[in-house]
Amino acid sequence: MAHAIQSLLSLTNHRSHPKPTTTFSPITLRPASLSFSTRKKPHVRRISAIFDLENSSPPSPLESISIDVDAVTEAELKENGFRSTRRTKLICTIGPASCDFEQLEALAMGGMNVARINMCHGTREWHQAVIRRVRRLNQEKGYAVAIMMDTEGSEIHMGDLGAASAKAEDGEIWTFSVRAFDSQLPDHTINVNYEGFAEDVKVGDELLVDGGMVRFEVIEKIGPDVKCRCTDPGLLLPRANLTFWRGGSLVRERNAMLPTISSKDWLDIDFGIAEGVDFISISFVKSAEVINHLKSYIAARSRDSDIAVIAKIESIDSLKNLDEIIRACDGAMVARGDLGAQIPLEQVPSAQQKVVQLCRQLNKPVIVASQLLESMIEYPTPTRAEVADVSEAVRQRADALMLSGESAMGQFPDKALTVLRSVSLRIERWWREEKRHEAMRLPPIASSFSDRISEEICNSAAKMANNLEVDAVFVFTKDGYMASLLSRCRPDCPIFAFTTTTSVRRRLNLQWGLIPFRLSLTDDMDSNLNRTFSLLKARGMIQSGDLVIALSDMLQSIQVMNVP
Ligand SMILES: Nc1ncnc2c1ncn2[C@@H]1O[C@H](COP(=O)(O)OP(=O)(O)OP(=O)(O)O)[C@@H](O)[C@H]1O
Ligand SMILES: CC(=O)C(=O)O
Ligand SMILES: [K+]
Ligand SMILES: [Mg+2]
Repeated sequence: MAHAIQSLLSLTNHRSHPKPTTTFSPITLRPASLSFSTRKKPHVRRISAIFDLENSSPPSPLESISIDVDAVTEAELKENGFRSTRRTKLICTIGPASCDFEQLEALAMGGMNVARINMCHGTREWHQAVIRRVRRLNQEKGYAVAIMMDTEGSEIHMGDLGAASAKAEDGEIWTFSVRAFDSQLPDHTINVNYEGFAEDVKVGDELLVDGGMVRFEVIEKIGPDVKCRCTDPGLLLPRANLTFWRGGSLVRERNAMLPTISSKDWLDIDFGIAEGVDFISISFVKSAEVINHLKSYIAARSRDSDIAVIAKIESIDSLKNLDEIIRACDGAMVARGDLGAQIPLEQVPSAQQKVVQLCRQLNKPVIVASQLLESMIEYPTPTRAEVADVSEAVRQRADALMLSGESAMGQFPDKALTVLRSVSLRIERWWREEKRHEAMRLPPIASSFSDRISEEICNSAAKMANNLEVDAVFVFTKDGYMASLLSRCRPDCPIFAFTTTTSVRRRLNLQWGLIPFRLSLTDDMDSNLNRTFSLLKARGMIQSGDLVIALSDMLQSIQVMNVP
């Protein structure tokens, strides 16, 4: 132990001399009880030899192409170094304003980590074309944008309007109808997707479009048609969500009877599996059961079953069963749009904080979504309030922020993404400069002894990284688990995650602070490190003297060293 402490001290001293000498001796810590674990027994070797630059050959051309990293990250690292890399991940919903190859490329260049397609809108052919364009972008231009497919879910919503939008004015009478109109919709008429609608609503009910963006009062029922008077004017958008309220509370018996995954959703899910999307997010989740059901369906259908299931928290039921839902899913989304239509608006911020915290504790990535920069659908600059909202989500250390209409159909998709990026960077930096290490207690979560070891290693590594002010943590991870445990600790420095498979690498895109690389790994940690250093150095992404902590989930090892 005394030796270890001494080594640590000599390491910190090294930091003031950027170029370490070859006499530097790294420390390798090994959990004493590892032999009880199911993992392979580690071979602890001295690895100082690999720091001998004279002896290590320069990377061959073959080697230099054998590491995959996102082109944007690579450029950022080269230009600004480790500290400036963005930790908060960014998701853009793709729609008519962002679906061309050039538009997608602009978003990828602007830092989009995940492209979201919403099956509420557009045809499967349209979405397929988008997915393929993103894949081509990744292949041809070196991005690693992951794809998230969002199901429609079976809530009640309006049909298409035959126009991009329509304006409902105060006092106007509109007809909400369950009739199937063959030709054009009559004036001031809205189609409703739920057949029981006309039977379920009552005269006097309040009808909320999009959670209250526009309000109507039900004044008359005529067969399949429901006549309503507009009481709060506003813009009607195609397929906007509808809720109805009676005596001040939401009428939701009907919604509760609708399945979470509709027959159309199952077809969309088959489509998503066939296209190999990275994430499927499930709208209006009510319980853990549906998540488990979908996960076993995916496991049976998809060869490597590597599609992550994201639970959208946007209903009263999902809040009631929050704990079991978060435990069952692979990640969650605070879908504030619909959530704000189901609970009073003033309760949305505390619900957001609760979901973000719980996800962090249970080690599930969490996305904060909807209306982050709503005004940027129309205007090139955000409101101060929107910037404050984005800052709060970053401060809460959510894994990812999501654009909806701003990138799908707004006038300024790139500008909105730039705002998310710059606000994230600024708040993250402020947080580090002020040394605002939050006091969130992370309860133990591992279910096996082996996972317990990984967890302890990651907790310690994150703490060491902050105390020693290391430049980066490197984690060599087969399935991404150890990378996620590190991300959960939200260390000050970025986490370089090296994994063997492209799909794991894309999935890591959603997690806070992770910079995912694909690299073929061997069981020999020394040679992994050796190759990684030379590959990254050859590409100018790290420099001699950088202080790094390296972890491996193959060996369950932890090492502190300067890059040779
Ligand atoms: N593929 C698409 N085709 C056409 N318009 C789209 C598409 N995707 C999104 N949009 C537009 O962008 C808006 C915002 O997108 P968003 O994904 O938030 O949808 P939403 O209807 O609010 O549903 P959800 O609750 O699932 O988010 C939509 O209301 C729609 O007008
Ligand atoms: C994203 C989404 O589904 C919502 O906010 O309702
Ligand atoms: K949806
Ligand atoms: Mg929603």
